[in-house]
Amino acid sequence: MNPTALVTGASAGLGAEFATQLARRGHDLVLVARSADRLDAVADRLRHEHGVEVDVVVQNLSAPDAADSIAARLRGPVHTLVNNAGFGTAGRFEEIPDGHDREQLMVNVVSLVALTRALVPGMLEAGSGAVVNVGSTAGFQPSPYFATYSAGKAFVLDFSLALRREYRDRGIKVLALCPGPTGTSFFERVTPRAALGGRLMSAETVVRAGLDGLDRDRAYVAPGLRNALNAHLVPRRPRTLVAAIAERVTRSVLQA
Ligand SMILES: NC(=O)C1=CN([C@@H]2O[C@H](COP(=O)(O)OP(=O)(O)OC[C@H]3O[C@@H](n4cnc5c(N)ncnc54)[C@H](OP(=O)(O)O)[C@@H]3O)[C@@H](O)[C@H]2O)C=CC1
Ligand SMILES: CC(=O)[C@H](N)C(=O)O
Repeated sequence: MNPTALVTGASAGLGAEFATQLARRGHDLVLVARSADRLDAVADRLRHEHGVEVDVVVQNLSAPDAADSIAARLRGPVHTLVNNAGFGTAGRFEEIPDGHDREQLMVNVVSLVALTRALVPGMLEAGSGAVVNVGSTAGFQPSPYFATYSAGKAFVLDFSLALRREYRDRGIKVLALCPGPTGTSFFERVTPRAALGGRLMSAETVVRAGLDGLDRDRAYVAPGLRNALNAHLVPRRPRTLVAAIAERVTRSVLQA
């Protein structure tokens, strides 16, 4: 029997790429997102190209009971959980509609925790498992004009590092994947619309770096030399200075 991987946000971008690379490694899949048609297209392609079993679970992860609802629809144990679904909210804090920030935090943070809580007991019972949480380089420092998004990603990083220590001797690997700007539909979906300059990495490269990191049992991976350097250096600088520099970098969001 193949191990099963559950990937959230598998209808597009990094999630669809995670599903593809995990199928190539021989995982059966459970694909989660809201867009049934896109999930079905990914599922059909992976069944055809890799001969793996793929279940589709259509679920809005901003719903308070999302994790329980997903767990109730699983047909078997999950070996690898990829908490990838997410989106950004950008702009001056008081101008972002309250509901947008709440929805974002429900998807990026609350559902990630709840789904991990729902699936870890099965991994402990099986004696092995893996959790990949998709954070962001935005989580290494406060990011003005992405205030709740970056704070949520800081949570994802710290949560992952803490769980890694709890489970390292109990058969479960935990990795935080912290990409920099990547070529997906992310920047088209940021609400209100925003854009950051700079080169974009490919989803394929980012996911490969993440799965390599998981193989090596790394605590976190920031793919690309510049992102890795930032991840290493930022915590060594005064936090207020880091916030001031980040404000200059992200100010362009207000003009977007
Ligand atoms: N692209 C980038 O530059 C970076 C992205 N990231 C992170 O990577 C992760 C994936 O984003 P990325 O692939 O780039 O973006 P995309 O916009 O391409 O994909 C986002 C995925 O999340 C799903 N999603 C969004 N909202 C919900 C929701 N309410 N319920 C269920 N699923 C949802 C979408 O599916 P659907 O709409 O069908 O529900 C889609 O599958 C996110 O956590 C993001 O923060 C981190 C750093 C950089
Ligand atoms: C959107 C992201 O999370 C990315 N790391 C960025 O800062 O642009």
